[in-house]
Amino acid sequence: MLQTDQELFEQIKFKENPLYEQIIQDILEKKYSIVDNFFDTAEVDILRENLLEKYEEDNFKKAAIGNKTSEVIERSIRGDFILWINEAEAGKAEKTYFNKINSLIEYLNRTCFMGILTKEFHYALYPEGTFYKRHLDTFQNDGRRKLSMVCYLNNEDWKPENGGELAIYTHENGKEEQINIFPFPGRVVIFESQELEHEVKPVKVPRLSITGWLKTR
Ligand SMILES: O=C(O)CCC(=O)C(=O)O
Ligand SMILES: [Fe+2]
Repeated sequence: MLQTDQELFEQIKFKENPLYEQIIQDILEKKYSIVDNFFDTAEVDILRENLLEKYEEDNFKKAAIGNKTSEVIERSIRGDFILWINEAEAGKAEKTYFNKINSLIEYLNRTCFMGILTKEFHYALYPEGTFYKRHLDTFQNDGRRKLSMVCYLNNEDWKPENGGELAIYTHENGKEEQINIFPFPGRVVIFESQELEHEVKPVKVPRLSITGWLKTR
């Protein structure tokens, strides 16, 4: 088959990435992957400052359930406040964030033909006492959501007694298993949006994150 110079160049440029390979292997094996230090402390600090600044400016909204045309705010289901991030208007910290996400998407599309064409991300803040009850992300009526991705922006001294675990429910030989994941700073959790039910356990101190979805067309 004839290849254009561009295609040949793309092939030469391509390098196997052990971290991304690990993510792919995890998702194939168990439908989720936990990556510590996906973002370093400096990146987390600046994203957290951004989040808090926007939160204090009152830009966040109570998160709703349902899709964009039929949203209901239901505090008994979820109590977080969110702010959607527009990539076109991303500041310096958010640009660094999207560069990393885009590089992962490119890798997934190239090596697994995942067909990720769009994405959506929002900041989230769970005030003390809030939670997000067990759900599937397709609850949002969006079948295009392929992978859910949560990145935690809490302080370095986030303690287990702060609560706020992400509980993921998996099935092993027909038996349900609950995996509890602490929202440690810089940690990223990626999971199959259509497959895994999950919940955010009640938090005892404000819990900060960026949550997003990688979507097919
Ligand atoms: O913050 C988390 O750990 C998960 C959030 C979540 O499930 C969602 O926003 O749909
Ligand atoms: Fe979710």
